Amino acid sequence: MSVRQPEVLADTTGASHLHGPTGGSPSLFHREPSPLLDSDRADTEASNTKSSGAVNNGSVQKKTVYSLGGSSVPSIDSAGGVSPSTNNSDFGNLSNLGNFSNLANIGDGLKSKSDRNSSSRVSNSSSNINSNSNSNSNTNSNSNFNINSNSDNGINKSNSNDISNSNNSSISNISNNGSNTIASSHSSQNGQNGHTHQTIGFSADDTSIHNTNSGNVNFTSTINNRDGSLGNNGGDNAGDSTLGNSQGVSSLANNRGDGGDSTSRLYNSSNPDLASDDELPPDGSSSAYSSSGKDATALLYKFRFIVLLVYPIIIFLGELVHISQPEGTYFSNKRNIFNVFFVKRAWLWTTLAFIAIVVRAKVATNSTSGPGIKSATQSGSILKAQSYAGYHLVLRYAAATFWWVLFTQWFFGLPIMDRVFVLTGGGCDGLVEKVAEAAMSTNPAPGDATSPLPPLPVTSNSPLNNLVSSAYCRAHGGTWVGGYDPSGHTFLLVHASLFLWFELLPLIVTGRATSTGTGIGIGSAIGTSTSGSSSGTTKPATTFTTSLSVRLVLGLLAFWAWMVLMTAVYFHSFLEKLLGLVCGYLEVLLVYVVAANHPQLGAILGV
Ligand SMILES: CCCCCCCCCCCCCCCC(=O)SCCNC(=O)CCNC(=O)[C@H](O)C(C)(C)COP(=O)(O)O
Ligand SMILES: Nc1ncnc2c1ncn2[C@@H]1O[C@H](COP(=O)(O)O)[C@@H](OP(=O)(O)O)[C@H]1O
Repeated sequence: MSVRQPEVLADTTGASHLHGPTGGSPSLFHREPSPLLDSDRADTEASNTKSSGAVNNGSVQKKTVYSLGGSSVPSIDSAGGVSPSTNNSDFGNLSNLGNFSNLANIGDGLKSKSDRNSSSRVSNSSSNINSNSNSNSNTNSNSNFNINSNSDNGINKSNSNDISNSNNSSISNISNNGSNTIASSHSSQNGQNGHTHQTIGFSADDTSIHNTNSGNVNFTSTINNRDGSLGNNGGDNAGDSTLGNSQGVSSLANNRGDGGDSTSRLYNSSNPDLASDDELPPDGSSSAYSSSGKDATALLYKFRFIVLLVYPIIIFLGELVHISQPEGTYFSNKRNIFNVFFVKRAWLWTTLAFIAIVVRAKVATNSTSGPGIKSATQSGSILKAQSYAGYHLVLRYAAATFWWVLFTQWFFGLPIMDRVFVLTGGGCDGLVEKVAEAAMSTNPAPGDATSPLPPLPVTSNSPLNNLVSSAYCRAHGGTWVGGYDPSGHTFLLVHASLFLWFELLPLIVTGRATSTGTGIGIGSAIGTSTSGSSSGTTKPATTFTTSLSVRLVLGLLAFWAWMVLMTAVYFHSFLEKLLGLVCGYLEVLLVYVVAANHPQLGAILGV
């Protein structure tokens, strides 16, 4: 375990010490201690000297202890620090006003030595550390460990531990493998804002964090472990709480005081239990997420990876056919019904498909997991979830729609795809002549509202030729020629498909794409499904019970993929399709990958 900051261990009386098995511990979570502490120096080699004890009451500035012979070291008091020390037996009480460093205790079941990447090391089987100073970086290996700290800490440790932290200090970057309780209280003083960010990752067993905040404290707490609870009790605070558990019983309680705006998210494999008291004003949000754990996460990432690979493959395969100049088919006709009725209205169909996904998510949520239970994903030991809360969905839809509009419809005038075309020398050919023809045939007065086109100067050199959009040009008989014309079809179909996939996949891997909510659509691929069951039991998924709405969305996705292929086979140059493809990836990657890995953006978008 490594603790950043405190190097000196102090009990509540102010004396620094480590508690050995016989030492009384003021630790909140006392466990049998046998200590080790450190400092940054390694100026002495371990020797075979036996030592039955060492006392340094301050006259000696530094005490070096060697004990390899099996005798115990009952106690050490040092004012100046205890440095490179090896003890084959137990340490008793180590009190130190200076720094400990590289204390390796081979007694009491200790196995760990000191060759780690940390400026400070504590290795033993059971320890208490009381610390009230800064600049500590400790590593602790082995079992029971208590830390009481009044300052910032970075803690890495193994096995069972209790940590309590108080006085405006923060505990951060804690990774741990055992059963743990972390109690942390924060208060702001003199009107100053406190800020705490806690990220705690555990790979095993029960872990709890309880934060008690008063005053203006902004806290962000995250726990990732297997079983555990996170409780934040706020004063006038704002903060986000995220609890991610891959299995077992978990609960998250978030209680806000006045003015807070908190988001609480609980990700859990089973038995999620979320309590949130949002008193004033009700602008925070709380939700619990249930996933089928690592399997679901791995599956989700696998699916995402495959989906991201599919469209470039389609474009490349289509291009192979394209360069062989295939015979025309129904699909090579621009007027084919699929193109005219579906692709040309693709965002409408995509919107409908998205609504179907939303409805599916809501139905699954209400029928399987109770209010607030959504879907979850997991990333390695770090759990993540995609929120299906209303405003998250609206924001993600708005972002996708916005990008579609900018690229194909309007970007402060011509859309991006047309600007690329014009900037690379393209323009609308024949439009002016068409206008002239229209003018000659109907002889409308200039500005006549009945004119099919706005009045245009009848000159083939008109700069207008470069200023109309591709849509306007084609719709009025012109030809979009020259330049580099990014494929709008490729862009739109790929963008829409990725958006739908990234909204749908979390539902699929967590079993919420199924009509009953009790089986996972592709359940056989992962073997089990929790489906948000409140019982927490896992159920084997044996049937493909994907709901009708989800099947319709999958059907639309298959159709979109086919139309991408047709575009690749019959239309555009390779580079034009490539640009459409790349732009089709941008928004989805930004939202579901980049923002998802950014705490604030991720919280806003629910990814
Ligand atoms: C609980 C919260 C739920 C949140 C759900 C949000 C739902 C919001 C509903 C809002 C309803 C708005 C519906 C809007 C639907 C539309 O978009 S209608 C417009 C449809 N138009 C298109 O799809 C046009 C697509 N075509 C093009 O973009 C281009 O033609 C092209 C395909 C790029 C090709 O261009 P060319 O010029 O032909 O090359
Ligand atoms: N899969 C497909 N099926 C039919 N037409 C397609 C198509 N992909 C592209 N097109 C047509 O090719 C032209 C260029 O498309 P885009 O730039 O959007 O990729 C458009 O012509 P029109 O605008 O004359 O309809 C479009 O309809």
